[in-house]
Amino acid sequence: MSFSSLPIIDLKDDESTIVKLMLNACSTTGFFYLRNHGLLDAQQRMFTLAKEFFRLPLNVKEEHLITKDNHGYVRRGQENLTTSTAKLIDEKEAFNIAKYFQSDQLPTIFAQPDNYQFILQFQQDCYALCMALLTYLAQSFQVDSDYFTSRHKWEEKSADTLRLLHYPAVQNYSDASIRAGEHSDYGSITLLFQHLNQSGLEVLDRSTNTWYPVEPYNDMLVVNFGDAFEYWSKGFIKSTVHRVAMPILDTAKENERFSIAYFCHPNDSTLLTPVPSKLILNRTFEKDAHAKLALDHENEETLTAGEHFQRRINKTYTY
Ligand SMILES: O=C(O)CCC(=O)C(=O)O
Ligand SMILES: [Fe+2]
Repeated sequence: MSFSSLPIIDLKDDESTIVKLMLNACSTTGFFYLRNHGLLDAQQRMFTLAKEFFRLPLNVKEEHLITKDNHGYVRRGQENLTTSTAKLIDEKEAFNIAKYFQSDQLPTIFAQPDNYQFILQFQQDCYALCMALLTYLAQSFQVDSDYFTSRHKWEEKSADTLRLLHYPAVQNYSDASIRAGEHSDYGSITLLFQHLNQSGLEVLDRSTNTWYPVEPYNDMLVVNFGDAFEYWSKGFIKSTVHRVAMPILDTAKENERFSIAYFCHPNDSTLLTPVPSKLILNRTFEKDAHAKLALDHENEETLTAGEHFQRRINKTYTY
């Protein structure tokens, strides 16, 4: 398992293989490719809808600006992800769809009945896929198979977000430009759908401080673990730092980028206390520089997933 060739997990493999590979992936790279996930057609339709939306004039997109509940349109410069001291502006725009969205909180093209139904279904399918992965992961950790899913109940509040992202085409940029600043995700797992031929995503090997590309493939999505798992596993699972770099400029090539992320989060009230797994029983959490920056807080009290999420977004958003 290495950052230069990320693990591939095939959902058509047998259970024991998946369980073994998950354990390996989560404790080494924190990122893996997922094959046979069942969302290929839906992913295409979601990209088509996202493109239609982002082509609209800014004033139309701004009709549903992001609100404190993390739902709505994020215009350029509103969310800057870098956790390092250099404050870079993310050259991107996004539309976040919160867990219990209503059609009147959506732009007209998303609110049309068939598109609305489709988005609801896509959100449900992403959630269901995350629950399947969390069930395998519980087996990898040798805890009750519903240990993680019982902390991700659909009917309980959480920060789950379906997010459409657009990185506009660029003709030139400076050293200080970035598409998405380096960060780790805040929740439990993230599904990332990359558009074919639109590179830029990179992962950081924290032990050597080296960045590696995560190329898009048409038949695989990308899965990564977030901060909740780094807490839950006392650092055994890596909430891997990633970013989206600026494209290599080539006048013959289009360089805009679209991506779609489903951020799965534990229910807001879930405590980020270690999993009762013998794999981590005797482990002490030795935080590296990123973990200190992202996970440490003023007092020793255990955070809930909801508190951690709020603390993280308070640092990256300007409303
Ligand atoms: O657009 C991408 O590929 C990654 C986006 C991302 O990492 C994020 O929004 O958390
Ligand atoms: Fe991310």
